[in-house]
Amino acid sequence: MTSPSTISPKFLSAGNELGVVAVGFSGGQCKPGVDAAPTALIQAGLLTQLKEDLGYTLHHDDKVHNYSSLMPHSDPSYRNMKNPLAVSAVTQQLATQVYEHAKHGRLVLTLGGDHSIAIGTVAGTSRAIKERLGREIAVIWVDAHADINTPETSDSGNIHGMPVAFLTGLAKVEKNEMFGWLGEEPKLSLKKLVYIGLRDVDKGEKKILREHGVRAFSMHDIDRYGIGRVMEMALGHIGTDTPIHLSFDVDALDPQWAPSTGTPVRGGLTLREGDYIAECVHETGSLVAMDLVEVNPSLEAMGAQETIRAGCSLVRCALGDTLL
Ligand SMILES: NC(=[NH2+])NCCC[C@H](N)C(=O)O
Ligand SMILES: [Mn+2]
Ligand SMILES: [Mn+2]
Repeated sequence: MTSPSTISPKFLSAGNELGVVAVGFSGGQCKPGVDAAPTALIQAGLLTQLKEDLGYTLHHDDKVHNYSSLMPHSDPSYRNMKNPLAVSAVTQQLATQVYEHAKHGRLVLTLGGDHSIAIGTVAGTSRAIKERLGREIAVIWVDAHADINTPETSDSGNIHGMPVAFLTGLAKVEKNEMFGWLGEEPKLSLKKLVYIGLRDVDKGEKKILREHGVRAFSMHDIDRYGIGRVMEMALGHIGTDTPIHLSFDVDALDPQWAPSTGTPVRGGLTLREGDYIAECVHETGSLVAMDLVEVNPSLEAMGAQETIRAGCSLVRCALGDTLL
């Protein structure tokens, strides 16, 4: 089908090494089913394609982690957060898993799970890249939502709407088991964060984005400039010398392409626009990690296969699949 990419990665060890972490976790929101996404994506052939078509050497424990041993007996809401102990424990463990791959210079692919897991993946990448290369990472957050609520600004209390606030230090952390493991030092600078695809941003989140001057490309910007120009501007903001973590929420795509997701919002990206974003990030040669989250195969019986196919396509594009 395709041959291995000709782009040589700038911040990874030689040899097309790919670390894969499959995270069957849904505690960052209230709808069951998003935990089944890794199995569905793998059964659809994603990992085989990455190996056989794109030429990656896979490092995968062949497990879908559900972290059941970490689940607390009781996990009452705290500061308005739902399941805080579970999300904190799972993301702490996940941070270590991602770190272990990234410190060996592997590209890390994490299959979620809901978007709260990015607390763990970005923390893991950030630490490994800092230790290995002495660099800060940039994050490209492709999403209908900004996921930058603090526990105090969130209406829902769902932690999948808060990961960016925890990673950037906007949400205050407490004891170890309440995200204190993240430490005082932010894992991500607000200056190195770029959003693409926003169209459902809460009032408190808009205030945060404005006050901190966060670089964000909404669907309005994509309509105005086109996805080509938006990607030039987004990557221009990051610069050519920064490792990139791509966190892709499948709900960035329009429900026409990805209906099986917990918080769909109309007026989103076409599948081609999503793939194009992923292709452009691949072309930078700076990609060090990718998350694919919020695929929920149990919603929309009809649309589940479409959503899974779309998810597989996004990952393949970010990892170097080309049209010709
Ligand atoms: N990762 C997601 N799908 N997040 C949706 C968040 C929705 C809403 N802003 C909230 O905080 O609850
Ligand atoms: Mn979203
Ligand atoms: Mn999200």
